[in-house]
Amino acid sequence: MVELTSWISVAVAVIAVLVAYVKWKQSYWWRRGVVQTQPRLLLGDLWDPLMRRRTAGDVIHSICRKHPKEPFIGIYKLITPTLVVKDPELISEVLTKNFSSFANNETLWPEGADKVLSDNPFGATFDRWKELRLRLSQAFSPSRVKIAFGDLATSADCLADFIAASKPGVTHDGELLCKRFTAHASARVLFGIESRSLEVGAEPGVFYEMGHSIFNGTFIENLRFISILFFPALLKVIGYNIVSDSTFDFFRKLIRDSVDYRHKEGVTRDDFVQHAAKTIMVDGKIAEDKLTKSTGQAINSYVETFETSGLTLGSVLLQLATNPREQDRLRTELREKLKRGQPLDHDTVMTLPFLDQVLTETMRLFPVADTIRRVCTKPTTLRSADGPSVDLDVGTPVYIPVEAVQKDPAYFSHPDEFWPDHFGPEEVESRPKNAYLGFGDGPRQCPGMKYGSLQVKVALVTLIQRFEVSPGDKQVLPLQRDPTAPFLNYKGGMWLKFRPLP
Ligand code: HEM
Repeated sequence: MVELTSWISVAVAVIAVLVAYVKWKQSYWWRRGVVQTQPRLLLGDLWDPLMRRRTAGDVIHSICRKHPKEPFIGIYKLITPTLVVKDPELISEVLTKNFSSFANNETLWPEGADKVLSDNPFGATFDRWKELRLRLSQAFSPSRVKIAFGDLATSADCLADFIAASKPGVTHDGELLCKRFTAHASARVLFGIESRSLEVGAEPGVFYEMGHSIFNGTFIENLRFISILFFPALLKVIGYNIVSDSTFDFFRKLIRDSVDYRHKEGVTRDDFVQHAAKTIMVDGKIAEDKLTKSTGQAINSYVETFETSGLTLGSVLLQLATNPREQDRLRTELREKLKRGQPLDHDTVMTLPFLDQVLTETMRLFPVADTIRRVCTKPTTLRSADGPSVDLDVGTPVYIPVEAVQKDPAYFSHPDEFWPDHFGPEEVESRPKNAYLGFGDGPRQCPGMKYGSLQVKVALVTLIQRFEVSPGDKQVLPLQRDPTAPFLNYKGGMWLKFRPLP
């Protein structure tokens, strides 16, 4: 009996010490004079996003609303102190002006950790990032994007024909439909291949399946991906291979066959395969190690053009479906500015003002990345103009609360509504530049911004001229973000109906 009592006393003492330690860790910001949350013991502030009950953007938005006047707020990922920076001037400091002190994203895929993600600039540390970023920026340079226009316009026509051939009044799964389009467009633009993704009456096809499987795995795979985003250290413990061997082998064979064919037939075309051919052909033969590297890069490009652009297109269509007045305004702009029967061209599509407002407003209300997660890479001080300052140590995660800033009534007249006039000239001039971060900002700003926007805009111009779009019967309204999706998606999915216009 005495022994049991002493064991209980020891256990109580150990628990008391652990609780005291956790409390001390979770008072880090308070001890530095920074306004902080009241985190849950041990679980901190981001437990719900990790459990996929709420999105990180939503949780951080609630925290920011409680502290409207603070330029930054201390929060805790479990017990790790993390700084949320919400003052646009300081956001500019983190993303652009003092980039060298915040050069890395929080989630790093060290070289070799994953045969695909390790070659994506997103997860690379500074030196490798520079090299990978340059390569990707060249592949998606403004001139390459212009060349891609013809392929994108053809794919958009195929999408419209695919919808026109469906049963009248049928409800489409918007995510599937838009990703069928981006699979079709990416196969043409990146590999010069005519895929079957938009073939009427056929399954979405292998290109779609390959792209979709990457970020839409089983519950456990998605949980693993989200866990690593929040707790990158887990990568070392649980490992991660974003694509299965069969997906990797599919793309590897595709590149091998295409390069082989072009080499033998003397075919040239300014696309990814041509670019790959230059690096993997050594003395007239394919070098296997270089082919593996090229395959990783090809998959990265494919994923980015397929996933993010597909979801963004679905998201804009859903906003237009639920806001018929704005849909009519867009159609009026298209009728006024585009000459009937004349083929589209790159410059016209990219300079339609209301189309741009509609895309930007959708990405304000439902950003693909609701939080940008950098990490402090050099000891530095963040100083707000007439408020507090904070010294940051290397390794401290620094979060930019994209959703909270983009829904701040101080910068947007109708923060929770779809209101494209937020991006009309008057409102744009009256707010700081960094109050909108749909593609991020600074040296790590999205390198596919031009390509992604063009891809979405070409499809919108084509569809809105030919169809009236409305929400499908299954659509969950009001629209809410789905916390279980690795990127952007809506609770219950995206459901769309199209009525052909005369
Ligand atoms: C409409 C479609 C797209 C959206 C909404 C989008 C959005 C974003 C956002 C918000 C970021 C974070 C930027 C930051 O941290 O400051 C990002 C980064 C990135 N995006 Fe995109 N993106 C899109 C399309 C693309 C495409 C087509 C590519 C292909 C080139 C691409 C490649 C990347 C890469 C590699 C990064 C990481 C950049 C770095 O860390 O240096 N994205 N994107």
